[in-house]
Amino acid sequence: MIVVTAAEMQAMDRKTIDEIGIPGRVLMENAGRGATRAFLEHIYRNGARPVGVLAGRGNNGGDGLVMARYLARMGVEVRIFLTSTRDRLQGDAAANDRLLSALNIPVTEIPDAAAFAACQGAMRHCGYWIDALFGTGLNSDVRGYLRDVIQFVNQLQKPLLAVDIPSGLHSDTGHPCGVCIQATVTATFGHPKIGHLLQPGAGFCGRLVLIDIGIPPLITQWADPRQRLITGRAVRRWLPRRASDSHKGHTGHLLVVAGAAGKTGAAIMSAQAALRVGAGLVTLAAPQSLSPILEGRLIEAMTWPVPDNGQGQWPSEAFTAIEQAAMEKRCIAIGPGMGTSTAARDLVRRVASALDLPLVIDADGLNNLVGGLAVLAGRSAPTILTPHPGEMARLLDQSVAAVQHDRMAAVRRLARQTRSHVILKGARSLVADPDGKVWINPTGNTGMASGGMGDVLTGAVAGLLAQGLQPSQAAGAAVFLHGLSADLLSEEASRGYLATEVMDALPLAMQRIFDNPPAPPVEQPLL
Ligand SMILES: NC(=O)C1=CN([C@@H]2O[C@H](COP(=O)(O)OP(=O)(O)OC[C@H]3O[C@@H](n4cnc5c(N)ncnc54)[C@H](O)[C@@H]3O)[C@@H](O)[C@H]2O)[C@H](O)CC1
Ligand SMILES: [K+]
Repeated sequence: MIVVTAAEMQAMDRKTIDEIGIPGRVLMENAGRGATRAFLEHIYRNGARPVGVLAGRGNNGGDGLVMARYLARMGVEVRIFLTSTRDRLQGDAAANDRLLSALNIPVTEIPDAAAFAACQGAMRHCGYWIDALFGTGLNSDVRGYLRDVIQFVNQLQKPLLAVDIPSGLHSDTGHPCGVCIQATVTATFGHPKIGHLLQPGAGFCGRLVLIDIGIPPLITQWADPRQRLITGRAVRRWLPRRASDSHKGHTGHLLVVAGAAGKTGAAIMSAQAALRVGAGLVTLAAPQSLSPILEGRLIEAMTWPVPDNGQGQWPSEAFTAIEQAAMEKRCIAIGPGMGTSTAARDLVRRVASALDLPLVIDADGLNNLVGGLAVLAGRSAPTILTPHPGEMARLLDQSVAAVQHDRMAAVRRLARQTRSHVILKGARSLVADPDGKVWINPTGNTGMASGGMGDVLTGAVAGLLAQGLQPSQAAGAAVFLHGLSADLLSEEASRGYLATEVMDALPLAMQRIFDNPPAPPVEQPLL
């Protein structure tokens, strides 16, 4: 599913109006009518109280004026509160205001704090709200009395439909610009925006409904938006089909290079998760003195002991052993639980620069690349990096807060800088390809914030890569399955489930995808 930035949406708007010839007035009428339908279906219950319409001075406000006209025509009592004087309205919004005048539908101007204060009684009397204050035109933090207006409407705690996007929410990052409307339902136009799908934006939107306002598909193709939402149907297309005569030799042999004393669990989970998503064979290479532990826990996966100093740490000359272990393998995963010793760091960098196999690098593998990302730029085989925000911050030499404030920018930057595919983990994980296209993952929940989840994801990514999926599909399908597996578990208990349980539920998540893929968090009513 296509996801857009505010600029991409506005460009499509302009092109539709200027080159296709669908007037902006028609787009606004379609937007207002579609949003009215969503309001009547999901918000409005009865005429006991009037409907408040909070309208700004731009086209978002114009959409709200169209809605007010439709509702009034149906006999619904509306109270329009315009945060501007009517004479300052322009274009399509002004045209719709003139229609309201012609129809004797009153508009209350609240262009300043005093006028707003004088209306608070009338605003309190409204039983439902339509938020048409700001849409994709919001371009800075909300300040002054408009901030108070948003907080006032929020504290009324009435059912509210946000027009296009909750006012105050940044369309491209999903963060509030100082303050943000809390919506029960959001009716958005054309395509979902990034801010609807990233956190905390998704939380401010409530139920997200997509309204078709008539933007032609050829305009969307022309705009070539750089974001997608990963959907269950897409993952179903990406997942490998099993030929009736397939055998483990067909489905790829993965080499996992992982583990060190005290962190054998990470190695075990990565290896087993790969098998859980269908990899044919998995070999785990780890320091030899860990073998009794690993072989005690691993049955289906094979081990490749690397002679060490008896302390369970990577030896300095481990590369030769790994080079041998990598023969006849389809791909390599390196990093989980391997530690950040000099030997481990050197090994990660040698593997990245010298082994021309698809490579998944996670956890300590990433930490061992801090300050040494240049080794990746020269690789010809695909590379998938799977940082959480802390690892991303170290790799980009940024603060975690900076990474989290604009996750799209961070994941794109690392992907472009290293010519790699990058998964930035966290609520609504992101997958970027080297050209800057980004997929947003909608699955997963807060119960995943516990040890080992990343190791399971690494195994899932590598296990799908070993089966021949393209890197972006292996990464996208793995994050979707990983989150879906956790969502299936959270139906029983919202927290306290273990990474190994998520790992063991991966086949169920795959089966769910094949049988009945979960619907995306964006409802698409017909016209
Ligand atoms: N294809 C579509 O998506 C269509 C969208 N429509 C609607 O148009 C808005 C975007 O309208 P726009 O006029 O560009 O801006 P807004 O109405 O979102 O903003 C109003 C106004 O506010 C000013 N402003 C911006 N930031 C601030 C701030 N921090 N404080 C105060 N004022 C601010 C800015 O100057 C804007 O002019 C889109 O969301 C849809 O709802 C069309 O109606 C139909 C097609
Ligand atoms: K809005």
